[in-house]
Amino acid sequence: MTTLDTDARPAVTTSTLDLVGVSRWYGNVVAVNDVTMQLSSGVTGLLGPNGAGKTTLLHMMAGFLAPSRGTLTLDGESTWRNPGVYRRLGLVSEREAVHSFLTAKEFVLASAKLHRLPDPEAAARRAIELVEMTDAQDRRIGTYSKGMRQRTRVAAALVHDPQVLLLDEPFNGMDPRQRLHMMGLLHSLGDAGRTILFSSHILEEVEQVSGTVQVMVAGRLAASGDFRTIRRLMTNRPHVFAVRSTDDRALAVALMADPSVTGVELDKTGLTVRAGDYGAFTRALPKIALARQIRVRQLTPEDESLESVFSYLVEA
Ligand SMILES: Nc1ncnc2c1ncn2[C@@H]1O[C@H](COP(=O)(O)OP(=O)(O)OP(=O)(O)O)[C@@H](O)[C@H]1O
Repeated sequence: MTTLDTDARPAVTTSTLDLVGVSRWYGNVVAVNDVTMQLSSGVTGLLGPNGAGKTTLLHMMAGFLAPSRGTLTLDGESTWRNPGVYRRLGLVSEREAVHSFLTAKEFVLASAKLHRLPDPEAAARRAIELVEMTDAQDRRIGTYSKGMRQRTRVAAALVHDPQVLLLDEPFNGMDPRQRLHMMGLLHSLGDAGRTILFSSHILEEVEQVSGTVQVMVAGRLAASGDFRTIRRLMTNRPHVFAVRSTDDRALAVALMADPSVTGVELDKTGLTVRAGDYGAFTRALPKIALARQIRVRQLTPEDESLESVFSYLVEA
């Protein structure tokens, strides 16, 4: 499939990244464990808590790191140390290289020259336009906001017009306005037919940018596909609440009779309630308490950390 860009730039041919049984270990640490996925045009989010293996996976995709096991190809060619692949792929890494003494134009131009492009000036101009940094391109990077620096790095990664763009935590440290701008940019690149993969450890961030998501937990692919399906999986998981009231024992008996509750434990500090459905339980509790003239003093969801949500997905 071929998609034409709006501003008469060369047509973007869509590319497919294919991972089959990819693993990577560092000594005894298994950073990526038997990951199989396929990515093609559009924006995909790579979601996972810190240390899940996202950076390792992106670096393998970009051909900077060899898989310990498995195959990783871009349109059928292995990415590892393959210059032909580097020409079709761009990576915006997580660590921010400081080039504060350069202007955006100089920085992006240097990237164009590294790629030995036939007309580096024109390529740099196009990439800077694409990230809407033309007005500020002659200022030193040191004077930019975090968002502007990130856009400059995206321009440098896009200067050779790659079909695939990989971004490691591109929204880190951005304010909401900068975030929105970057989201718009990724959308337009995806709509133009490019294959875009960005990593994040923030659920809401991925939800706003991408309908398709790959979830990684402890090196493994825990879930993949449509965001809404995965979101539903996450919210439908069992929830645990700590409840304190004026009569915990009576409340425990009443709660056990409610269909939203799957388990109740009573101890000296109060109740630990397990519920299958978050909404149904939080709606039922006040009614149950009111009917028995029990006052609820505290209702706290427990174990709501992102890590626990992710772990649930792995176990599901
Ligand atoms: N060069 C290395 N040597 C040894 N262990 C490593 C190396 N790089 C990564 N790891 C380990 O591999 C695992 C995955 O790390 P990775 O950086 O890929 O995860 P991540 O999901 O990108 O996390 P973060 O968002 O915190 O960077 C971690 O346990 C990490 O400590």
